[in-house]
Amino acid sequence: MSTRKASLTDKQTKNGTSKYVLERCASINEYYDIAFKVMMLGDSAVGKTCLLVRFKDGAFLGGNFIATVGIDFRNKVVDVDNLKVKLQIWDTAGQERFRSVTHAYYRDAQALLLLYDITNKPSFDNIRAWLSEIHDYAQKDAVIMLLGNKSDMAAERVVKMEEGEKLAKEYGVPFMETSAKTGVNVELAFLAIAKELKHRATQQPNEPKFQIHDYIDSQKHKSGCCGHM
Ligand SMILES: Nc1nc2c(ncn2[C@@H]2O[C@H](COP(=O)(O)OP(=O)(O)OP(=O)(O)O)[C@@H](O)[C@H]2O)c(=O)[nH]1
Repeated sequence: MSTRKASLTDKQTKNGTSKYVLERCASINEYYDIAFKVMMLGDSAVGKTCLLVRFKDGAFLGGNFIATVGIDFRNKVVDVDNLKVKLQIWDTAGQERFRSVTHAYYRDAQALLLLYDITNKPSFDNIRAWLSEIHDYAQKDAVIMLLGNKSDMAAERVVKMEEGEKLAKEYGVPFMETSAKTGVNVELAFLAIAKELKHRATQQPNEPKFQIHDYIDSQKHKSGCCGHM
């Protein structure tokens, strides 16, 4: 793990408002202007590790399922409006026995990606319990996104897309269906999170607020893809 601190420093302007100062950081293999922590949550086997590997390496981890033990992380730097945004993404174990370990990390996360598996009803039914854990342990203003993963498995689907949409609407969080196998919406999910976090951190008072729901909608329509929200 890099021991360097994020390159974002918070200074007070003359009129007392908070102003973020960006300093370019460099190391041998990564450049970034600003860094955020993102956490992946959801039941065991919903595809958290696979989604992260798809985003980071563009590959699908098929074959035997190996459950995550405790917590692991990977970094990826993405470009957002000419800034290099580093996402440090924490991949947590979904198994119940690791919960006390992972709870300790919630408060550091600026964003949480909450996954269920569209072919596994209990993983969807548990989303409310996960949201309650997020409420108990995470920062109050953390960005939350709900993802219905394994959208490639149409024949085995047991959770309708409308059910995911309805639940997300109830909690006021963005939603889309993803597939770590085909890559559908994976980049979009992480990029939307990166944009939201970057805008929150650097937003000037006169700038219009970034609307994550609108962004996701516009990108889906651009790609001509089929109702992922
Ligand atoms: N068809 C399909 N299979 C997937 C997808 N994502 C994950 N899988 C499979 O689902 C299984 C579980 O994936 P993981 O990514 O290891 O699940 P996890 O949520 O990280 O599980 P824990 O580490 O126990 O929390 C593996 O066999 C994957 O190959 C997907 O989008 N489509």
